[in-house]
This record gives sequence, C-alpha cells and structure tokens, in this order.
Amino acid sequence: MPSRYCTARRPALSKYKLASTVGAPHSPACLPAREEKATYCLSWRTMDMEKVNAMDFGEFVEVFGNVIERCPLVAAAVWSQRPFSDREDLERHFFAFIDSLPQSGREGILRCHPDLAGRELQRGALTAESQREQSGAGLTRLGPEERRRLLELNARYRARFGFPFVLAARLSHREAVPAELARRLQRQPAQELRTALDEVKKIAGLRLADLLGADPARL
Ligand SMILES: NC(=O)N[C@H]1NC(=O)NC1=O
Repeated sequence: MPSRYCTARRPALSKYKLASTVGAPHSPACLPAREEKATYCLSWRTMDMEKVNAMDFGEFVEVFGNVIERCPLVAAAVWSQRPFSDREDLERHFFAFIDSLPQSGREGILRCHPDLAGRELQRGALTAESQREQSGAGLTRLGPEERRRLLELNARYRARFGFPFVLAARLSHREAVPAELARRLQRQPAQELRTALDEVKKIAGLRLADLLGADPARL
C-alpha cells in the first residue's frame, strides 16, 4: 500500500515545482543583464508567491501537506493565513503554527515522523520526501550491524522521551547519525523536545525550498 504522500498519488512534481515554470534563471539563455538581475529575481520569486496565494484550499494542502511530515493539518491551518509575501513568510507561518500548539500537539508532530533507518524504510512505506532524505544521508545503505545499532538507539530514545528521534537527515550523514542519537539520548526531556522541533523546522525549510525553488545556499 503506497504511502499517502508518495509521488504515485500526488500530481507530478513538475506541475508544482513552482519556480521552474516561470523562466527561472537557471538557463543561460534567460539570464538577465547584470543591472536587471535584482528586479528579475524579485519578479520570478514574486510570481511564485502569486501562484501560491491563488491556490484553493485543496490544492494548497496537496502541494504543502507534507512540509511537516504526515501532518497535513499544519498546511490546512496555514492556508487561511494567505497572502504570503515570500517563501520566508510562508515558512514563518508554518513555524508559528507549530509553536502555538500545546505540548501534546508538538509531541504529536514528532510522533508522525518515521524512524531513521527504521521499519517503515525496510517496508518501503516512507513518504517520498522522507525516502529521498534518508536515502541522501546514506541510511538506505546501512550494513546489518549499523542497522541493528540504530534500531537499538531509536528504541532507547523512544522509551526515554515518548517520541521518535528526529534529525534533518539531509544535513547529516549515516556515520554521524548514531553518535548524534546517543548524544541527544542524554538530554533532559524539555530541552530535547525543543531540539527535536528545531529539526522538524529544518526539514520543513528544506522541503519548502524544494517546492519553491529557493537557492539552498541562502537557507
Ligand atoms: N526520524 C526522522 O528524523 N525522520 C525525518 N528526518 C528526515 O530528514 N526525514 C524524515 O522523515
């Protein structure tokens, strides 16, 4: 059974890779003269947000529903805050909604995340985004001993804090993950809850940048 958010059930990414539809400045043929560059960049970015701001509720949730892993409710709430001035503004609304939740809601968001290199990865049940992130970090290519070690650490973490270990996999690597997990296992619960939510925000920022075509170097 494919995951709710896998690409098989979602409209083709190209339809929603918003920046690439507006003559984005990747192709040398459409690079502007130097003095025009600022206005040019501003206008293609603004155009993106015009498209986002024009989306109806269903379309918005379809496109942004997995910015927070398996929590389309966040996008559903953010939609009513339109219009957004730019990607950073849209991101701020996602983050503000998370921060406005009671502790049970913030923990609930963490519990929607699959373990890193966990059973969902083994079963092929990850969302398309999570699959790409975990695969990029090398977590789909662990040897049996590395996998066993991570399973054990993930289980200890979940037993201690009551939610899964969350880390922005795209900013890490398979060799670094177990050490970071072991380090965070030592933290106090309140501190760890804040750190885990910061990681959710890093993941969300990168997913929004994918969708809106931001330059990752500026993140
Ligand atoms: N557990 C966990 O951190 N999962 C998330 N991390 C990430 O980069 N993608 C995920 O699904």
